[in-house]
Amino acid sequence: QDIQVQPTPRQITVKGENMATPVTFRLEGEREANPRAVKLLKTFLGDRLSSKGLPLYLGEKGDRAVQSRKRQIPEQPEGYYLEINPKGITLAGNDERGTYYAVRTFMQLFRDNHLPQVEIRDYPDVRFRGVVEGFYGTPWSHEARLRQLRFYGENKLNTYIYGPKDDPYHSSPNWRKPYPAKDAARIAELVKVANENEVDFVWAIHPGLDIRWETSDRDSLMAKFEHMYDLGVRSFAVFFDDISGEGAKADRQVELLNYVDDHFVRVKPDVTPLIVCPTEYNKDWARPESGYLATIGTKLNPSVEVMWTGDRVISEITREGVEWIREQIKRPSYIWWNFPVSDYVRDHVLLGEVYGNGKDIAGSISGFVANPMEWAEASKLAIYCVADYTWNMQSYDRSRSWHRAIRAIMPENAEAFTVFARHNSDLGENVHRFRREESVEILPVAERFMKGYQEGRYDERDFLALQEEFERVAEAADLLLVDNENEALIEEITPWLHQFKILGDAGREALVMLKAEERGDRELFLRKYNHVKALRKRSYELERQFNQNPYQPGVKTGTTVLQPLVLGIFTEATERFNRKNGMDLPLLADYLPCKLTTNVPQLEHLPLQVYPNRVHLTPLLEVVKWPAGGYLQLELDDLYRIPGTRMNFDVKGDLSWGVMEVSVDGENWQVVTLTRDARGRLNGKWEDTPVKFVRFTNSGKDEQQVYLREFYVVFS
Ligand SMILES: CCCCNC1=N[C@@H]2[C@@H](O)[C@H](O)[C@@H](CO)O[C@@H]2S1
Repeated sequence: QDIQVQPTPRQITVKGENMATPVTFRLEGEREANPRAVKLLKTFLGDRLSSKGLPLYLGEKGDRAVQSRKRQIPEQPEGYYLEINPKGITLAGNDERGTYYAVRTFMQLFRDNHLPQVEIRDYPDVRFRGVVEGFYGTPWSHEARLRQLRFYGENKLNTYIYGPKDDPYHSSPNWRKPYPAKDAARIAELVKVANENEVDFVWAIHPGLDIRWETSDRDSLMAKFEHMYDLGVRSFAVFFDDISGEGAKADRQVELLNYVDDHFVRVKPDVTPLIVCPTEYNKDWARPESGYLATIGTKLNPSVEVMWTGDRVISEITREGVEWIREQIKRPSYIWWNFPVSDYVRDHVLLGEVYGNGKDIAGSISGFVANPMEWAEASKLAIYCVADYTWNMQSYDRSRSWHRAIRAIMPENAEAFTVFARHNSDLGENVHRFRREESVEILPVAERFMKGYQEGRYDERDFLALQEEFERVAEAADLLLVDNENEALIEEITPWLHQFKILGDAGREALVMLKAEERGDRELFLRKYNHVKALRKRSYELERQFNQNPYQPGVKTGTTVLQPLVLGIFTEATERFNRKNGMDLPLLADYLPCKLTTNVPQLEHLPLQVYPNRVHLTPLLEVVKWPAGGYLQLELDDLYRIPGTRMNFDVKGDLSWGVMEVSVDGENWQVVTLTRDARGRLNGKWEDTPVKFVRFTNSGKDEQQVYLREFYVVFS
């Protein structure tokens, strides 16, 4: 029979027909076994527990209750042996966590009326598996974190790293200070719930923005770790990512890390290995000449785990990539995988499959933690799949895992959520150029149909398939908007559900427009034309109402296939109608094109946010290395005055290296006077003759390291 266990066990042997589930179980071994496993099992079995009934042997290797099965238990960390047969049940761990996992598997096999007769030998591929709350944006709420920890217990994930960039007590300015009482109590509660779910709660500190390499700051960091230890934290990390200047020096970092390792981590009896985020944390940024990674590799205590995001900030993890970094840091890397994090594409939700990582990397990594979206519940889809992948890579099946994840998260509306997730998985154009598949099933139909429509003949079956898809989109949105099985999830994705409903309606109406135009039914065409334009306007209003953030404000859905399809059908049908009826109905408004050219590598693919009278550069979260002579140029589509430009590089020091110029023809340039305001932002304007080009150049002789917090041009 098809036995489904999450994550997929390494070895299941069916030993016979299903057996009737005993009415009661006699638990053996509870005094010696892992107390968290005992508690979980007793809670699960409830009144089925009695001094009579089928014996259930629970314990770790070496415990008396599971002595007879000792040789069957895998010797890998967190491994377990599970046996169910009419003579008895054995749940035996190689260690305490293994026993806990055996109980978790047993709970999935349990049915009120039958149990499978099986033997399972199981253990994880990757030592440390889980999530790093390491994104920019609104940190998860306390309740969301508690739900996450329970979810990790259910999915055999053993690590949660607390490192939200926007928590001032994790990062600057308050990393030196203890948490206020209320926050401290919440951390203590998280640690407690983490322990109950056999999850290591790793508390990370991010001191690099303003750390001074003196004993006072070293002592501050030690004191903060002691404070966290008193709250129950037993796992610690130091993040040196996304910083520049003093804090980025390798030998200083190593000196501090080794000190913390020697005088804190290794002197405490129960603290797990220290984890560090290096400043050069991906291959794209690694500078062999800087010797940074070499210093880490040769001087950092071997017991310290070193995190790595792969070949780029956002990248798929390959065998070649992890073997390269292993050479550099002289130890397996601890992967920080930047998916499904969306803090650089905040108008998108990423609900697609987890794919692209090698299945042959287990031997070269010590950990694999996913950096999620600020939408905690929505992130569970990917986290579920990461749990399956990191536990048993060889058997990982991206589609099977994704469908199971949907059923686990939205059992009552799995179908609707599948439709929604299929069309909300790609990121759109983004600075990291990381893309994901989207609308995979309907894509060939959409392409074939649009080609046929433009060439004057399409297959009616394709038309009907698209009509069906848009109907399912509209249905799914409404079903999910009223779903109450996971209200926290629906609350997170509601803006996207409203947008999704509009998309479904617009798609259906555009198809009616198409038929009306073909039949020459002017009245119907005009009705549907107006309806689609109204839907488009509502969509824009949603964009300005929800999810307003300084990076990618708004709410995007179906951006890779369905939205372009609706626009394509609408445009083609309207153009035909205009030609046949000598009319000039306007097409859908899309703001003016504006072209960015630059020779600054990190800005090459920077998307622009274009509004009726403003162009925004998407701000960057990482440090931008702006070379001498590096320029960034905007070309507008016409001549405009520039009533205002604003740049915020978050630089305290000298900015005289920066020059802004405007031009009519891209050849002759005039300098724009820039003034620096109280917040360190550069403001300028150009009220003279209208211009077409605006550019900003590092006219100094040195590379500048800045943050691109804000850069926009207003024109009129
Ligand atoms: C080696 C691990 C260090 C990774 N540090 C990172 N910091 C940033 C994160 O806060 C962001 O969420 C992530 C995605 O934008 O990019 C980078 S990845």
